[in-house]
Amino acid sequence: MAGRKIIVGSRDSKLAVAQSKLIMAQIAKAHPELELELVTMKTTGDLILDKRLDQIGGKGLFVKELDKALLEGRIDISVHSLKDLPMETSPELPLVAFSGRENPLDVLVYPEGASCADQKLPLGTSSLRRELQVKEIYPDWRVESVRGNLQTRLSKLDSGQYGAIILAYAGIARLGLKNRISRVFTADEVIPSAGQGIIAVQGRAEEDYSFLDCVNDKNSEMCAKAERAFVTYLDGGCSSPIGAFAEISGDEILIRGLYYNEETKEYHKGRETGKISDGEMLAVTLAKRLKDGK
Ligand SMILES: NCc1[nH]cc(CCC(=O)O)c1CC(=O)O
Repeated sequence: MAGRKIIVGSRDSKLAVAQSKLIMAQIAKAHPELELELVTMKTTGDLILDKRLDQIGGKGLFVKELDKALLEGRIDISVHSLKDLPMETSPELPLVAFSGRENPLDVLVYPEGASCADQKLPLGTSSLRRELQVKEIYPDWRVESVRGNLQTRLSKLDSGQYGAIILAYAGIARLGLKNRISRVFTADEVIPSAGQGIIAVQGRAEEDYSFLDCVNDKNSEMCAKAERAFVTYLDGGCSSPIGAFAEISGDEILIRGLYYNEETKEYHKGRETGKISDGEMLAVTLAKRLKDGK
């Protein structure tokens, strides 16, 4: 297929573009015969910055515009942070590759140059999942929402509005800002969001995406599917606080989950281990158990 051109769609944030370029570089290396072009667009989630994500409501705030472009054939694939993708993707727009996983954990970031956090200033996060879990570590630290893309959040932090903010390790690392990480929470302290650290490629049904074999990471795919099965069982959109994190070691998969009961306002954490091929089933078993309060 000499000379075939692949148009890659991405959000226009720095992180989204960095991630798209990473995927494009992998494709270019394995398929020098393909021509690649990047097209970026703004999404609803990028445009509404004065509300917490669960207050805007709706699912797929960061993907709708790209879905439309994909369906209309204006782009051939779209590249997303897997954790921003809704659980139910339409059969017309399947996930066709999962990247190798960057560090999936959540981290604390202090203002530029600070060697500790001023806990009189608020702790910034817009994620109820992060807020609930971090409250166990810092019970007296007041939490306040911080929205915007990574760049925006870091500049709000550095301008003195927050004592620290919580971010995903993966995003900071992919922007080349690892030196900004002040503390890495363990997976037991803060169970990450399903798909955190994995880049997903979305395509159109019935097209040939064999050129993405060089991108897909089997372990990422297995973990992603288990984590998303956990969230799907609990019917969580991007607005409800749910954590799901799977890890593969040897021939075993370990899945950690966090379930939040909207009525009692309590959360429950647990884990299951078993055969890698049973990942999705183990995730559902864990989800059921946590929901039943066992
Ligand atoms: N919600 C925004 C978002 N989507 C993906 C990442 C980071 C990269 C990743 O988790 O794969 C971030 C930033 C953050 O949560 O700190």
